Amino acid sequence: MIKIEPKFREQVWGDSNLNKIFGIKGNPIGEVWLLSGHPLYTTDVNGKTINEAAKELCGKKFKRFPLLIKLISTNAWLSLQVHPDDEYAQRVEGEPWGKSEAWYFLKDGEIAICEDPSLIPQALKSGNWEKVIQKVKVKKGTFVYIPAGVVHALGPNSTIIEVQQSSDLTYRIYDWGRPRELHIEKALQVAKNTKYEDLLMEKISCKYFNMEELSEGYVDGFAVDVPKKIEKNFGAFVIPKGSKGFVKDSIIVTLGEFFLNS
Ligand SMILES: O=P(O)(O)OC[C@H]1O[C@@H](O)[C@@H](O)[C@@H](O)[C@@H]1O
Repeated sequence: MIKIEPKFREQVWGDSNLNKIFGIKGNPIGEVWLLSGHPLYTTDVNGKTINEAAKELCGKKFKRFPLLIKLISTNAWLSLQVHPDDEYAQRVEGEPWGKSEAWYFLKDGEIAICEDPSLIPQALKSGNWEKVIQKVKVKKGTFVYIPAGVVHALGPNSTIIEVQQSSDLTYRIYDWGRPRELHIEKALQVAKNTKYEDLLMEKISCKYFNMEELSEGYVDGFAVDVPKKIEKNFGAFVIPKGSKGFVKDSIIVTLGEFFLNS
């Protein structure tokens, strides 16, 4: 197994506990980018970027490695937001992919989901979001799937492992009074109806990636191992193709058919 060197991103909603764990000074860290080929933060494996190393690690060459894996820890609500799908991201943003994502909760946390985005324009006028979003407590050990188009917010005191398509396209709808930029027009173009019960899962298997819990066992061939215990040397590990890795108390992430077939 090969360790990936993580990168750190400060966020207004970040959790200063992460600064203590990782020994990072300054504003609270919200996101630890564990594996990324995205130009914003690119992580290294064996002295090469994941983009350069992809062919030997997983047997496929990509201009940008398609999975982005983060550790996220919050002390406030993230924006109510939505991400575009592949078609919109390519046509409007000139990006290779949209952003479908999934979360694994390392401790009890909270999410907010908007099941019916047609109610959003009224809430933007009135400022009354109570009827528009559904706040849901999420138990430790739950997976939540957020496909492109689902209007969502991650809640305070949540610590999650996030797996997503490699994209940073987030359209903010409402930011709880913070002065950050909003992207209402694009958000309303991509938002879709959903039912929050359909998003809570025991593991994730979508066309972009697979994500499951493994308490102990061997993994054969290309996979990313993200340990569930956060400590000073926390990071993700790559199990290269053709090799076998022993894994303990981890989340295992693999590429989905969409990227294997492309
Ligand atoms: O717009 P803010 O609140 O900073 O949230 C942005 C963050 O949202 C989360 O739901 C995830 O999609 C993260 O990958 C993203 O960076």
